[in-house]
Amino acid sequence: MTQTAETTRISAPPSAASTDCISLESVSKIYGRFAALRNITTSFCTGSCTIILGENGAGKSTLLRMIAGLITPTRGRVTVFSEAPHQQRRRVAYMSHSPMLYDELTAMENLNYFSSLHRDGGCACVGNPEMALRAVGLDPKLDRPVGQYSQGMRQRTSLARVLQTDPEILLLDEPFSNLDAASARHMVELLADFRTWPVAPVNGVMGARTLLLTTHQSSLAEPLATRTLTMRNGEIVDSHSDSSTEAAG
Ligand SMILES: Nc1ncnc2c1ncn2[C@@H]1O[C@H](COP(=O)(O)OP(=O)(O)OP(=O)(O)O)[C@@H](O)[C@H]1O
Repeated sequence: MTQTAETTRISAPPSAASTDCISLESVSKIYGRFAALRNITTSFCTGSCTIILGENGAGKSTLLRMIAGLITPTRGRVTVFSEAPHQQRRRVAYMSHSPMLYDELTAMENLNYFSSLHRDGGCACVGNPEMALRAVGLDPKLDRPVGQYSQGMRQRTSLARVLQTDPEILLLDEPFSNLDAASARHMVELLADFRTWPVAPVNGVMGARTLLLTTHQSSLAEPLATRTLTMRNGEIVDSHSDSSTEAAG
């Protein structure tokens, strides 16, 4: 696994099936009397990279968490690889905007712990925390606890944590928040690289890595995007696709 030298627009691998891996049909999420998501119908193409934009409270995190199977719709239906999200958790990774790491452990200890919760096989990083840390540019031998890391280092440790599960679908909530310009660019390069990782065929169909990320910094993620989706008040109010890679959603 190497870092890409540049972050020009990256298309889905030609072998990737132009099928949808995520589908939402008339999905709403209601908290009390408040609708965090309102009647959303959309789908996400295998191999695509979608940037989800929107003001605070628009429903972006709720959408990602629902696709990750962490919350369920109040109404409507979400499917991931044609099944309920919780049935496909092994193929999906979600990175929250708050790093879910143990501050008192080193990066290596964190990854070792989380890797023990996941399967073996798949990409070279799986079950290999050292390789995952090197992939994100961190020294696996660093013996300081994560609590002493800079924000950028914590973000990269979080990314290594989810990458080592070899996800086909990667859901990232605000991956650039609190990063300086250089660290954010590095994060974009890492994600561009992730999109090129091969996926083992499933039922004879060649796979591809699918990425969904929320951000308030659209210009940073733009080189990665095959689709840009804007949310407001729990609804999708705009969706632009790169027509060379996928149909408009
Ligand atoms: N568990 C919950 N209980 C009640 N309301 C919730 C819950 N989770 C989210 N909400 C509300 O749903 C709305 C959408 O929240 P969400 O976190 O999805 O927004 P967001 O677009 O990700 O915002 P931000 O950019 O600030 O992260 C917000 O008004 C939020 O307060």
